[in-house]
Amino acid sequence: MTIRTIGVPMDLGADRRGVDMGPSAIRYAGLSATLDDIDRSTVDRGDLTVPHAEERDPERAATNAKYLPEVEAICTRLADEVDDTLADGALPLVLGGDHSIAIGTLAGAARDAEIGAVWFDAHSDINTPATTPSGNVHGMPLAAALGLGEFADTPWANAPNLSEENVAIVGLRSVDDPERERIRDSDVTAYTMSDIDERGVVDVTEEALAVATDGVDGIHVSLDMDWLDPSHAPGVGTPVRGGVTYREAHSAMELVADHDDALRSLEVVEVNPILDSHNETAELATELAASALGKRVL
Ligand SMILES: NC(=[NH2+])NCCC[C@H](N)C(=O)O
Ligand SMILES: [Mn+2]
Ligand SMILES: [Mn+2]
Repeated sequence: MTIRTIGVPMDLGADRRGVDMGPSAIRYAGLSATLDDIDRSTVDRGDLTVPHAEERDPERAATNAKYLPEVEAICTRLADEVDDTLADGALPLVLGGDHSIAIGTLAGAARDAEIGAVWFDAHSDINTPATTPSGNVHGMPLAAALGLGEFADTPWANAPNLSEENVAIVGLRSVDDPERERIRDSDVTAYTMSDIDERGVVDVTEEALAVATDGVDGIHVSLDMDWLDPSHAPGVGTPVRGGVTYREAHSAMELVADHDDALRSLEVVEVNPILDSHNETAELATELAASALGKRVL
């Protein structure tokens, strides 16, 4: 199946500028050659146009959901792109940009199918404008997609055919208090780093994939590069110590590839080249995308 790359140079959902250069850094790291190597035909659709923060009214950055009108415009376009890509029989590979873009990817992937989602992340990204400590929308995409809290009133942000029962978050180690409560009150399945310590990444990821794929047409896999330990992925805006290792990340992505019949869309987000060292986080993002799409040693 053809892979269609969609770049979203978005940083309005995150506090730190620089994550808008993520798609470019990932391409520079050799994404298309790497995917060609594994016999996946790829088409690059280029980047969506994202306004610069400097062109916007600074007032928009002073709310409890910064630049939400811009996030809405971009995610609405991204949802259309993802939906068109799927309608053409291709697999969307979305390159971020900050994690707010998952609102668009999920909405597009869930437009014509029941979907599940596996969320590889240090954070649970399930805040709402009422609970966010930062106002950054990249901390809210799961709540938005699931229509939780204030997002119940913003249909553009919801993924119509995604239910909590089919959402699994893997690798948590930074959860805000209201997020903890929301996860407890929901049917979302969440695995912390302690679960990975105790059970191993293979067991946990297998279970997460089973949760996500149960009874649905396909799954979305969202890979936030801060899922990895900052020693392997220093180029992210919100690093948290104690993440998965290089090897663990590859094992998990190889398990995703084992479910290629279910994989409907893949997204790699939060690569921030200005915080990176010699593009190593973008290179790792490229490698991990390739593992998720079927690259093997032998
Ligand atoms: N996609 C991310 N990197 N999210 C980080 C979120 C951090 C924090 N929980 C917040 O809401 O601001
Ligand atoms: Mn994160
Ligand atoms: Mn995230």
